[in-house]
Amino acid sequence: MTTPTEASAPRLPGQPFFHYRDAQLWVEDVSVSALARAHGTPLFIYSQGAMLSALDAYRRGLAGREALICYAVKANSSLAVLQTFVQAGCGLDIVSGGELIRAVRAGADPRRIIFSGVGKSRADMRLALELGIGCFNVESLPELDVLNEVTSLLGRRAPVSLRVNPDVDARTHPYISTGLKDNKFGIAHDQALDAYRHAASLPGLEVVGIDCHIGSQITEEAPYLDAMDRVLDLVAAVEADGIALRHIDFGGGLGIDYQGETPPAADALWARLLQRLDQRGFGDKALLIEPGRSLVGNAGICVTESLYVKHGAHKHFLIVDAAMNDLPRPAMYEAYHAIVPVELLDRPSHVYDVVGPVCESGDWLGRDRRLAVASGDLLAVCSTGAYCMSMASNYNTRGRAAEVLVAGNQTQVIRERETVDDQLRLEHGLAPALRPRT
Ligand SMILES: Cc1ncc(COP(=O)(O)O)c(C=O)c1O
Ligand SMILES: N[C@@H](CCCC[NH3+])C(=O)O
Repeated sequence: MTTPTEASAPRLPGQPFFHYRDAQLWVEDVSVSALARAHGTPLFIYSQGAMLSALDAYRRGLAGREALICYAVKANSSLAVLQTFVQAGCGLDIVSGGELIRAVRAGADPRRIIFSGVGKSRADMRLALELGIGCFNVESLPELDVLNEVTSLLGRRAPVSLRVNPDVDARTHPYISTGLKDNKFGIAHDQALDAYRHAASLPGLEVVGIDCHIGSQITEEAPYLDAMDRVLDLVAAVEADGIALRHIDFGGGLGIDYQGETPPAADALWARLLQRLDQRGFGDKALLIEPGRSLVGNAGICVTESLYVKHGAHKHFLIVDAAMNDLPRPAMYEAYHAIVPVELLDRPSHVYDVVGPVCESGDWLGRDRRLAVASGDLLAVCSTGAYCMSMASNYNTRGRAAEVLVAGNQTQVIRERETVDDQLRLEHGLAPALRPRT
């Protein structure tokens, strides 16, 4: 059997951290098949180098400014991933009490954590206040009142920023667009000034900033510039009303290359946005941003073994051991992830629907993919560092995958494979009184 060379290698997002060497896929200086043999599949493998390189692009773009990059925990919440960003100097953006506890366990300074989200509970607010959180991004008038109540019970003041909804089309998938007036997020642009007046009148709140986040997987510069203009209009109006704003938070949302998309690089985007900020006279404001996907999305792959090659009457199916519970994005958003062989082998190629073992027709990972594979071969599902493991479930009582982090030639298991016992740990069998009589 001949072995094709890199010349015939498929397109691979995440280069140069993921690359072919001698017709084998490598993550930094570690062979993917060696990791899969050691830890089994499905297996998420992350490149720490890719994460830090993505972070550097933001740092270059924001150099010389008072700016805090708050990594959006929801994109990939693994402790070791959070620690990577925290130890590199980032703050964190969280949306729940659970994420707050994770963030603190990862060693984040609570003052560098911002709390976003439309539905913060009183308990989550209390915990965040007790820990001394940096800022609450408040998303509605009733939330302002509840936060004020919670602060008065604790005898503290809460630093708040209002998340405004600028009604800008991020031109992304409708499920991940958040800045349109029909979306549940943020305070409508034309209600924002009144909301600021109300916030400033509440004794338990200290107004410190303004926030917006218009959506995710944004691949153009224009929606950011539009949102910035709309937010700066509000900053001017709020400050003219006598309410000072120390910072502007521009959210996250920058897209990545899944299928040949060409989003602006973070440094180029920020050079443009800062230019606009300066032109409009707000260059002295402190900045916060909340990137998630663009820091981790192309820093991860999910390695899966092909179980069966099934030649159906009308279609070829490749049944693999990863599924929608591990990789929910195709089922949820019809999202595309490149799927590539871990070893470039000379096999007959077919056009396959790549599907998982879960009992749902929606359990597909890729459609109409030409692949040269046989059962037992390993495949890598690319661009799976963001919104995959953090959205994984136990559907069909499937344990969540293991995760490995690679840095150069060093590797570490950062999450063990979940067992059935792990899943059953919180369940209780039927008590005698509830057992049906036969
Ligand atoms: C409030 C908020 N901040 C930040 C993010 C991170 O977005 P992304 O991963 O697209 O950068 C999200 C998710 O879209 C979000 O809802
Ligand atoms: N889960 C979405 C992104 C949601 C962003 C959260 N506001 C995705 O996988 O693309």
